Order: sequence, then structure tokens, then C-alpha cells
Amino acid sequence: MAELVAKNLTVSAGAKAILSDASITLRQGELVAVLGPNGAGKTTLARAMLGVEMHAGSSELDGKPVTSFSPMDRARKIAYLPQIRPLAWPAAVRDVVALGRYAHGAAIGRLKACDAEAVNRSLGACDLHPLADRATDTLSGGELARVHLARAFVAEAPLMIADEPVAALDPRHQFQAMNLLRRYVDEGNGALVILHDIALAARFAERLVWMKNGQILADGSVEETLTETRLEEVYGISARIVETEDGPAIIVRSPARQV
Ligand SMILES: Nc1ncnc2c1ncn2[C@@H]1O[C@H](COP(=O)(O)OP(=O)(O)OP(=O)(O)O)[C@@H](O)[C@H]1O
Repeated sequence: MAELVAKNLTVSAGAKAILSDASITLRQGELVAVLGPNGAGKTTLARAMLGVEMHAGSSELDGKPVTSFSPMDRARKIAYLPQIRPLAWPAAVRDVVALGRYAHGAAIGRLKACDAEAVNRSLGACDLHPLADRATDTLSGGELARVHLARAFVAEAPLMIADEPVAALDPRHQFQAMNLLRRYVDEGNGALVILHDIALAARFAERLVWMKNGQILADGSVEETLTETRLEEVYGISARIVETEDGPAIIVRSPARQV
């Protein structure tokens, strides 16, 4: 059972703490959504959990410091979809997705049958077969976002951290991407997803982590943590939560105050 347990993570930029004393667990069987305003520290939290940057605290993967894993061993356990996704050179979509098999020892142009099958499955799941041979520098922003999602899924790691995976997607593809993450979790994996769409998070995630000013303010079920008071506290908005048969809808009335 893969588990990432982070305790008291602190990250500073100069004299300022941009993440303070954050503790969080990601385990298989859970879809966790991290919410919070711009600059709240969500990306910093994700990077600290992965051991990319942390100045105090600990992050353990299956009981061992995450930093003690080689990049390849870590990638086999946790797929990471960063918010900023540089591509060194324009390559065919299929080849970029295949990069996600790196942790399995795959090399571009020399994919084993199991790697090629995984790439095909991932291309299909993300609606990318029609674009498989296109160069990535000819894609729209949303199409490229789906390529990166496919690249994360193709790793078939038991845990995934995805930083704003649906930000550039149209509603149909947002829904499809969240469905894919849900299915990935229902198949026994664990995902932590940074989102700005609160209703989407509430509909698909079982746990919501609310951040502001580098701190985790709340971590719990949708029922426990999604309240109008919380929206006011975290985002500084006056909003109404309306229960619908498809999950809660958030109606923003006005910015209540400066956050
Ligand atoms: N190297 C750095 N030096 C100074 N400030 C930094 C540095 N890295 C991050 N920050 C600041 O830390 C804060 C948290 O950044 P982070 O990217 O984690 O926020 P976020 O919640 O992911 O935001 P967004 O929703 O806008 O992506 C921001 O105010 C950012 O400007």
C-alpha cells in the first residue's frame, strides 16, 4: 500500500515562510483536492511533499524519506504532473506520452510491447488518438494539457500529484479528466489534485484540503469542510452553496473583502 506522509513541512523564500508547518497524508483509495487562492502555497506544498524543496519537516514514502529514493524509483511510486510543464523540444504526442514510461525503463523509439500498450491506453483515455502523430508545438493549450495528463497516467504509479490538471480544459474535457482521476483512484490508486474549481473538487474528491497564506486551514470530507463560512475565510468571497443532485453548486455573490 503506497502512502506519502508529510509532517510539519515548512518552506521559506528569503525570510518569508511560504509554507508553514503543513502536515498531510496521501494514500491509495483517496482523491484529495487541494484548494486555496492564488499564492496560497498549493504548488509549494506539492513540491515539498515530493521532496523537491523543503526546509523543515519530513515527507516519507512508504516509511522512508522521499528524498532517499532515486528519481526513477520515486517516479515508479508517484506520478507528478507539475503546473508548469516545459517541453524541451517539439515531439510527437505519442512520444511525449511515452516519456511517462521512463520510470519503467522505456526509451523513445524502443518501447517494449507493454509500454506501447500503456501508451495506447493512455492516449485513448485522454481522447488523444486523433492527435497521436501531431507535433506538440502545433497543439492548443487544452490539447497539450491532455497530453501531459496522459503522460502522468501512463506511468501507472500507485500515487499521483497533479497541479491544476484541468485549468486549460473546456468543460467536457475537465469532466473527462476528473472522471479519469476518479477511475484511477477507484482502481486502488491515490491522487492529490490542485484545483481552482471548488464545485468540481467537491463532486469528485472525497477529501478537501483548504490552504491560505502558506497554511493548511482545514483537511476533511466535503461534508465537513465545504461551508459558506469557509469560502469567506479562504477566498474572501460571499457565496451560496446550493445542493444539487450532481453535487454542490457554488454561487458567488460578491467579493466580501480583500484577502
Ligand atoms: N522562490 C520564491 N521566492 C519568493 N517567493 C516565492 C518563491 N516561490 C514561491 N513564492 C511565493 O510563494 C507563494 C506560494 O506560491 P505557490 O506557487 O505555492 O502558490 P499556489 O497556491 O500554487 O498559487 P497559484 O494558485 O497561483 O498557482 C506565492 O506568493 C509565490 O509568489
